[in-house]
Amino acid sequence: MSKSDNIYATPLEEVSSFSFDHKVVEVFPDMIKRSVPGYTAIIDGIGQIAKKYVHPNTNIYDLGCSLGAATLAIRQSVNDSSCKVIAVDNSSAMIERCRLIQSGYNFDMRVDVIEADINDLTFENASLVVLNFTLQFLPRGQRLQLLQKIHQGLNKNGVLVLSEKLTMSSDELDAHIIDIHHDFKKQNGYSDMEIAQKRAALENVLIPDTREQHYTRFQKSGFSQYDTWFQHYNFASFIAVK
Ligand SMILES: C[S@@+](CC[C@H](N)C(=O)[O-])C[C@H]1O[C@@H](n2cnc3c(N)ncnc32)[C@H](O)[C@@H]1O
Ligand SMILES: O=C(O)C(=O)C[C@]1(C(=O)O)C=C[C@@H](O)C=C1
Repeated sequence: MSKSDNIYATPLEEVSSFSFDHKVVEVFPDMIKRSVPGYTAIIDGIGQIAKKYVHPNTNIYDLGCSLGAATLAIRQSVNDSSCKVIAVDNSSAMIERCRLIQSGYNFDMRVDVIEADINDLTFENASLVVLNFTLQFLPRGQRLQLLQKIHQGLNKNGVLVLSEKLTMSSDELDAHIIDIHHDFKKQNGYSDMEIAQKRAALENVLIPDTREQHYTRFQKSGFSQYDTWFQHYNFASFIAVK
């Protein structure tokens, strides 16, 4: 069981930018479940999507894997020894803990846990690529190129699963949905101060796009079909097929 998240529970003189450091690693499973509506359903859904789209002798990429929750769901649901998951994150603290967690499971499906910037990867023979709440942390200028590289590395009919926090289509709706998301956090035990300090820490770090921006990017990257397979408030997951 992971420790409960109280990182922003005391008033901070200055809120520094959010980073995936040792402190966050310690509380991450608790933090993400209490912060992202539908997180567990999305992880389960990624396992089901993998069952449908992963073919023998192919690679699966989990980009910005954190502790490898999506990787575990895929290993568990597909568990084919001819396939390999490549789980990548650029936080050394996350990667160290992810290796420990993944080595505790004895599945037939192998996993390589790699510390790297996902912009520096080349993708090959991929049946499934997962970006589960990762693209939103990349500068906007890097996003299209990454999706183009992913599209290139996917096999025919291979899929990208992209989960993101969204900006709503109008300012008013966006403000209201953000309030509703903050109520969700309150229901999960976060105080107003914790919510406000986390919001300040994520400013200019987590930069959400609209659904339209994501759809345009899928199209520009060459994906032939794409849609939203999950949404809870302003958190959505898309599926895009090569
Ligand atoms: C919200 S977490 C992802 C959660 C995880 N995918 C899951 O399903 O539990 C975002 C992760 O992306 C990683 N990340 C952000 N930018 C990255 C980059 N350029 N290269 C690799 N990893 C990156 C962070 O270190 C962090 O672990
Ligand atoms: O948007 C927020 O308020 C969040 O806390 C979201 C979010 C995310 O989507 O990745 C941000 C950082 C943490 O990794 C957990 C959740």
